[in-house]
Amino acid sequence: MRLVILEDSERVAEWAARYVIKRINDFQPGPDKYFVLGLPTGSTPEGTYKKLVQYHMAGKISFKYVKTFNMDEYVGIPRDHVQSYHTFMWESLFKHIDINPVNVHILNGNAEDLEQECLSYEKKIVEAGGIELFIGGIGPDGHIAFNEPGSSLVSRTRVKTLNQETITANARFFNNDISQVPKQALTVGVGTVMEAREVMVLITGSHKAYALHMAIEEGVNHMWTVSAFQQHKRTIMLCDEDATLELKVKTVKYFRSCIPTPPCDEFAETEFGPDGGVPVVL
Ligand SMILES: N[C@@H]1[C@@H](O)[C@H](O)[C@@H](COP(=O)(O)O)O[C@@H]1O
Repeated sequence: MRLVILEDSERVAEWAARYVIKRINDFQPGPDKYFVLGLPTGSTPEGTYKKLVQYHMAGKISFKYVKTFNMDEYVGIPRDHVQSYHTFMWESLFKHIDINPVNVHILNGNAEDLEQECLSYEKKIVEAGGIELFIGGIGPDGHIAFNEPGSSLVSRTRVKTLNQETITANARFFNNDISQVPKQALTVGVGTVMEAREVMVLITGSHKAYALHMAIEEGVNHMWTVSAFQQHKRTIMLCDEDATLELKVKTVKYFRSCIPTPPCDEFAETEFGPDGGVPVVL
């Protein structure tokens, strides 16, 4: 596992976007070789999506041969609801890039048979050849996707009941009215994400600092489901300084010393070089 610490959320967005672009371009996707990308929702990845759109418009990246699988979706709100994850993904990313809509996969929280929907999602991931890079975000309680505290660390895509902390955290998207927040969601499991060949988790803000501490400084723990990724062969935890507030000084020093992260100011202005402008971290 690597921890990449950048100054602020803007730098995190830039770095994450460049990393995605580099991975896709290095993969050299084509009609017989799609790059399979796992994607999160939430406010954390918004900046990354904005950068991806900008770089797409600047001709740095094409999504023509990319297939995507989203992490999760609420149960029971219309697909075109302003807060559905379908709407979020189309508005933030998909409608601005050259991805073929048939290659976009988002769980259907209105399926007649939700269990069947989850099983078929897992099947589609396998049929696509598995996920090359899964980007994730976490809640302040350390949940990844909607794998709430107490979820099995070998869980697969399934229906989850949201816990009170998540409902409260997400109320800000529903007019701060808890009663409007869906109480259930479909989500990939921790096991589903663990099978991705690489995982990059975005963590920004001091409200995620304790979760980052539990994710990387304590043991693997089903009450902090993101901690499972300590046991993944290729995990990058990408965070800003605010998110490191609960980490030990020695943890921060260690990870800073082993990653050739360029100074942030320079990085913000770095042109795409032969390595995509992204420091090699693994
Ligand atoms: N299901 C989503 C998660 O996938 C997301 O990571 C989390 C954090 O969201 P934010 O980035 O807005 O803090 O929110 C929800 O719970």
